[in-house]
Amino acid sequence: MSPAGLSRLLFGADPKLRRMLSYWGATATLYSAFIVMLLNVGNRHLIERQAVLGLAVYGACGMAATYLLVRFGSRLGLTPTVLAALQGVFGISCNMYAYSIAGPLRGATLMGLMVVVVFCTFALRPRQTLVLAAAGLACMGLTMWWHQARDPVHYPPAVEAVTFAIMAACSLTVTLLTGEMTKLRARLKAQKEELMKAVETIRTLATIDELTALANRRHMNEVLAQEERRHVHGAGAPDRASCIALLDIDFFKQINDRHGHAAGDEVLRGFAAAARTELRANDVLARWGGEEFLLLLPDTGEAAAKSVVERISARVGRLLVDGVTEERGISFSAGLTARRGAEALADTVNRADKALYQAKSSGRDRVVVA
Ligand SMILES: Nc1nc2c(ncn2[C@@H]2O[C@H](COP(=O)(O)OP(=O)(O)OP(=O)(O)O)[C@@H](O)[C@H]2O)c(=O)[nH]1
Repeated sequence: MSPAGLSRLLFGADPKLRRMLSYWGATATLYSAFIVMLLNVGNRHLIERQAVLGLAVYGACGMAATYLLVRFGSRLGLTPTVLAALQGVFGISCNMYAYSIAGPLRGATLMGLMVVVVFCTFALRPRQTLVLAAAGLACMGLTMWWHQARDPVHYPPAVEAVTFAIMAACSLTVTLLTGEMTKLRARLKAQKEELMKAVETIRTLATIDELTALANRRHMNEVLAQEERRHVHGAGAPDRASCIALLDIDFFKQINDRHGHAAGDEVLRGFAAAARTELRANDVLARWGGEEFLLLLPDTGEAAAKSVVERISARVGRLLVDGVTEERGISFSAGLTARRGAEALADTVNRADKALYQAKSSGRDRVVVA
């Protein structure tokens, strides 16, 4: 099996699961280091080696069980909160075990409680972390109380009481601070989401013409540049050039003057909607300026392109716009041309512009092919 396959088998493919298992890995490493240190001390007869081995077995079984729970928890319907709580409870029990066998070193084992709390903040809400920390304190308090009642010589009650008070103060402070951190993380996440939405809106506004919802001139220039690159890399159909048409609504000033600017806007919207219905998915129509539109028809021969523009013309001729009663109807003139060889598309656009000028000067409502 490849290393990637093994990693997928052990840690799954879901990034959330992989993150949870990486936290599990960090705690497992910490437990192992801690047990190795205790074994080392055990070798020097400061604490019972047999008891440390018992803790090692308990820790290893618990870590294996928590790994399986996290790895396959979603199939068992266990939420991240339940998994974190289970790991927290296991961590507390390890702490109680370690405190009970660590003899003169037992004070050092109390640090483990803070680590349990800090790890759980990644999955628990501040209040849940507080409950877990309180449960941890209660369990440790009971363990200390039981030892001082059973063996007051080795566990002097005053020492145990002071140790507990210091641990309670530290644990509470850590819990409150991690709670603040959790709130901060939640706020950052919300801000990030808002920012993503704003970026999406800006991206839309930068590419779309607000009035007609067509591509705007800026975006069309990018599309033209892409089209040039596509042909340079040989992705375009070699036997069919792309065509460019410039479409300009006729007597638009008159429509504005007679029926008002709002009605003129309505005509622009109607024109855009009508034209769009006649286009294929990869044709691009953009508002080039005012009442002028640029149409790019990739991999389309001149004859096919002309029939597309004529179909648009027929549809626009049937347009009914509220408040606009033009006897001659709504029409446009168009200049159409095919790209010649590898010429710059700016040159193709210029030729289409000249053809449009001819269409206007020869009576309007027609397509001139250059
Ligand atoms: N309502 C509206 N009018 C606009 C908009 N942009 C440009 N115009 C108007 O469009 C008109 C264009 O007028 P002209 O360039 O003389 O063109 P025309 O009247 O269509 O004449 P021909 O093109 O020669 O047929 C101007 O009056 C502009 O103010 C817009 O977004 N909304």
